Amino acid sequence: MSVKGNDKKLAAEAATDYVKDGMTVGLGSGSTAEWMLKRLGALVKDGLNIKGIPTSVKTESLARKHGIPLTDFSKTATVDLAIDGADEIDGQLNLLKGGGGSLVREKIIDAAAEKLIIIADQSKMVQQLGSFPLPIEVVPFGWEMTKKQIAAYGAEPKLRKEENRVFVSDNGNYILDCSFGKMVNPESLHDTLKSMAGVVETGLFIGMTDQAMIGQNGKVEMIGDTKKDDWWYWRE
Ligand SMILES: O=C(CO)[C@H](O)[C@H](O)COP(=O)(O)O
Repeated sequence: MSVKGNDKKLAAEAATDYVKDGMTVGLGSGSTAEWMLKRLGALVKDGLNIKGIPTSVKTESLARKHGIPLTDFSKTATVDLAIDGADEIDGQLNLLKGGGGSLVREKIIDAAAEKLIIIADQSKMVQQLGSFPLPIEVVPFGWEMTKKQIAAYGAEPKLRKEENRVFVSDNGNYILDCSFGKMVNPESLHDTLKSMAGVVETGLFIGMTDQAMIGQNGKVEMIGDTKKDDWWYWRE
């Protein structure tokens, strides 16, 4: 496993320390979250009693493979904890997400959670969001017009493709990857984009994260949640 892969694994496993018996847990998407699913599956096998709410169809099938019992919003009103990955994390723990195209379900579940823990390796930490193109989920109808509107706001939107086919999200929508460059005010950018007709959601997750577990060189740094006495520590 690469050093980066190991750091993702360590961060993911550290976050599972916060999963307790009886919890409903939001299950994030992406390669870092996959480590979390694997670990949760092992804990469930050892008797941990939880229910997961998956943030993507892929996560749902991985969770089933690892034997994690699942639920959905028709059966539960609360999410005690969500654990999810990110493409960029700034110093205020604002996030840029959606590299895997699961931003809508991720935002619904992460926003519903009592506590959101983000897991990543150090390469995701940035001074300012925006080096990674911002994923924006748009309705297929009239997407060319939505793209024009976004472009007029200073981005270069590219329709996401996978193996030469248009990428379709779990919700049946398209994704425009938009290079805005470094963002001075991600919150107002998100608000502006959300107000455009045809935009379903953006990958900007502002003020939602409680803690970030960041793997670096074989250790995990925990950032955030200043209310807790353990707000800054290294985990071997
Ligand atoms: O937002 C996401 C998917 O929509 C992922 O959480 C994000 O892309 C991070 O992925 P990885 O852990 O593979 O680096």
